[in-house]
Amino acid sequence: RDGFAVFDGVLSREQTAAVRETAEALRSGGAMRNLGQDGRDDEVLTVDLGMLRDPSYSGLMDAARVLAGMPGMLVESGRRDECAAETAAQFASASTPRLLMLARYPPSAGGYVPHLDNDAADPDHQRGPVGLRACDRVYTCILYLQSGWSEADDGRLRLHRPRGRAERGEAAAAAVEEEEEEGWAFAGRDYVDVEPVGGRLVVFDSRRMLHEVRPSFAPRWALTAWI
Ligand SMILES: O=C(O)CCC(=O)C(=O)O
Ligand SMILES: [Fe+2]
Repeated sequence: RDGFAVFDGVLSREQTAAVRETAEALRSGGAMRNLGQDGRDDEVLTVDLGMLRDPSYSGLMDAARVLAGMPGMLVESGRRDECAAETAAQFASASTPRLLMLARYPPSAGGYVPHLDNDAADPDHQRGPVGLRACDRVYTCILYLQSGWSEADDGRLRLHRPRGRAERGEAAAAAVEEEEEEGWAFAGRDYVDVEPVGGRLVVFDSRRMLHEVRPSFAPRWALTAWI
């Protein structure tokens, strides 16, 4: 309903540390690059699921398994939980990822300006192979790989309230009112900050959820799938 969900302890501390060690080794081997895109400071590595057989990538397996299992998890949830038919249909439209993105934000206040991951206004929206284009993204799934997190590290993921009352129109106004009364995530606020704690998985609507990475003062690792 809010356009996002947070799941904690998806990987244990030990699993998270092991995945991050593999990620650090890949970086030390020179595998990560800054893309030179304005507004983002991360270094990234695109990981094809087939590459996980390679011993230098196989340590990412636990994290990759969680992300690859997300479409099935959403379909299951659409079936089991009480959600609107429209939501269940959107859950079912998510596809199995073929690629994952490993990202590291530098501790020198590295961040990413507010953006949508599937933005119809982006000139590159429909570029690339079918299934891997920005316009194919339904949900963004991000698994954080830090060993814990502290206030001073910051690097929070800031999720902006999807659409205001005005844009949602009269028909949705009642729903917004109910939302505000029940104290859901965005009630009365314009954004929610999610701390990038290791082992935490965040899932959000790639088309609706404007988001940003606040400046990070510790190395900030994540593995992302667009499904
Ligand atoms: O790592 C995050 O919390 C978000 C990164 C992001 O927005 C992106 O890579 O598109
Ligand atoms: Fe993003």
